[in-house]
Amino acid sequence: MSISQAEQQIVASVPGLAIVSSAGLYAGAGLDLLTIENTAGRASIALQGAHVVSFVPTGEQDLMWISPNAVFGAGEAIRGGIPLCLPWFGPHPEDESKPKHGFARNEIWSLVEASQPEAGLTRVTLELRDSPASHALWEHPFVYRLTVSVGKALHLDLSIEHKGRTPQLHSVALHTYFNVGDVTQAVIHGLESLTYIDTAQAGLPRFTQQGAPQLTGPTDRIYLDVPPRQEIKTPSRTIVIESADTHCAVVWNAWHNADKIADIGPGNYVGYLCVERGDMRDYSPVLQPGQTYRASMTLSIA
Ligand SMILES: O=P(O)(O)OC[C@H]1O[C@H](O)[C@H](O)[C@@H](O)[C@@H]1O
Repeated sequence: MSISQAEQQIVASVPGLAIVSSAGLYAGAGLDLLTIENTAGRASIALQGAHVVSFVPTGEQDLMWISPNAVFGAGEAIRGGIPLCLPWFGPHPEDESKPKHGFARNEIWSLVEASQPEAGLTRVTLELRDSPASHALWEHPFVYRLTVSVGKALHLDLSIEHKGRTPQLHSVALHTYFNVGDVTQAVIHGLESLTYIDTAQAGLPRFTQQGAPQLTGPTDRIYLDVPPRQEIKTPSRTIVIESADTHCAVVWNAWHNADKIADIGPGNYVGYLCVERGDMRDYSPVLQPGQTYRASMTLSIA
């Protein structure tokens, strides 16, 4: 573990917080996990990537899916939970040799604040600042902050402060893998009649969504002008996704293509459904020097 004294003090100051190693819990060499527990729920966040890997409201099943083949190792993106894709989503717009989905999910974030504003609600803030490692991929200085509130619902508040000297295009996703049991039985409400970009097809054609999407094969779509609320209905529960300040939702499941993705593996696609709120493509924000962009999302069980 490479936890600073300041982080240890923050953890010690709030009941129900701990930092533990993932070694033994998941495959791989192990990462530091911030664990949060109160009367309303519990969550785990890997400091690498400020990556939420688990959220369990009391009495419920985990809302997050983690691949049975996920690897928890230094610099490796974790397959499942909520990877933060920034400062670009998907391939880098000009240089495809750069890592997909930016670098924030691969870097170690710092715990900078924690509080318990009321019983059953715990709030933590993690921060990533530019460094020699980030400068190799992204020349601009920045401060990224993620505040996670854990209670009956999970609330994420991401801020991106662009400290560069020139306006800069960004794209962002809160790339959430939901634990749906059987993806073939999950129906997404709140995307009906919207335009989507089919990113699985060459030329990125656009279509209009007919009815509520229920996946039947490999799917990779960016829905545009998304209303604030979606619901994923499965035979056993309804997961609610709320985000009033983002404009897009990516819907992704690799289906049989996951046979070739080592950290998913044959057959395991069935357990997850990604509905990723964020801003990309038509809605990629251009941040001015000193400007701060925000994206928030709340997840709960109806
Ligand atoms: O394998 P990753 O880099 O984590 O990306 C996983 C997936 O993320 C998003 O959902 C993209 O739309 C997909 O095209 C991509 O395959």
